Amino acid sequence: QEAAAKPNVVILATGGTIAGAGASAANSATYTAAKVGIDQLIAGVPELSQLANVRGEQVMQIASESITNDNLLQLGRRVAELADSKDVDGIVITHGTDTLEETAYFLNLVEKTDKPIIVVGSMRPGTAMSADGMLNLYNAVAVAGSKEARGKGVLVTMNDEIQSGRDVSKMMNIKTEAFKSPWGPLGMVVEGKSYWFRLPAKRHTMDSEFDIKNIKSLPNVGIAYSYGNVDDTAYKALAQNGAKAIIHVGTGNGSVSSRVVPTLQELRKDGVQIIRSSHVNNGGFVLRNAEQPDDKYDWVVAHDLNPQKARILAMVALTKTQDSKELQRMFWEY
Ligand SMILES: NC(=O)CC[C@H](N)C(=O)O
Repeated sequence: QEAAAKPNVVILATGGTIAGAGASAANSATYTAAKVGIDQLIAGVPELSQLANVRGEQVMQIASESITNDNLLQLGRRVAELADSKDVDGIVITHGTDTLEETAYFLNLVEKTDKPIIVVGSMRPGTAMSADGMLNLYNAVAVAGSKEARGKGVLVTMNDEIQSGRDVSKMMNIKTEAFKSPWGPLGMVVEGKSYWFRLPAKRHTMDSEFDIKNIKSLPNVGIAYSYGNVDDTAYKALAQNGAKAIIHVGTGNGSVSSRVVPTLQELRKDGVQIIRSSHVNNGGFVLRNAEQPDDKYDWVVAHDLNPQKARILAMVALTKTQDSKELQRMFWEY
């Protein structure tokens, strides 16, 4: 009787440190990612069976810095199939932390479901002392199986916090307290119970105009970093390589060096979308026509999206429109 009441949660494994293994328990930072299979991961946390009927699928086994657009589409399609299945209540994706925020945001944009989708990783491999993967996975399954998590968009459970997949970013690469959102976590998950404090305000999942089922491929969008003494080499190279949009990783308010502005104006005339973002450390906040006349140049601003998230939205948006005003609307709404 009790078993029937438990939610059905599928864990899709993609690799990362949560599936990593090191030579000794002292190796918290030196290890190989993407080693341990999903069945072994699940077997390592027997308490999962108290939360849900859990089954796993190995979708890929890679370190997340090597994830491609094709990998994203493959994962997104599998998530959509499972979300459509009546006997699935929630989905967990185990993932390397380096690009976890990109995958979480991508799924948040394209999955047409209100079922919980939780992306989770770890900062230490399971072989290390004080490994964080077991608890993060336990918390992910708890949230994925909960009714309260429905309709809240794709979520990330790391370090006891429930973060919005849209906002969250890896801010630190060695502490278990690695993932932060400039706007704060949505809630906490403690001993398998979730506590909610706020809701995402941006469009996502059910309320999104994007649908993985209609996306055949993702366009080439490149990212170019700005700094003192920067020149236009990277921007030109990205355009020559066929970029449909370039995310400008600006200083401060997405500012653009006077040595780069003429090139970006030219690239825009050639049809490349120019999207201004910022590399300030605690979260950028780029405003239109501040620093640069975006209306005049027909550029777009990424607003609070960091450059890697701006690339994700630009790719998804460009599957629907080539119009810069539409693109800007999407950057305000998502
Ligand atoms: N903590 C991690 O998961 C990092 C491991 C690896 N670089 C990855 O992103 O998959």
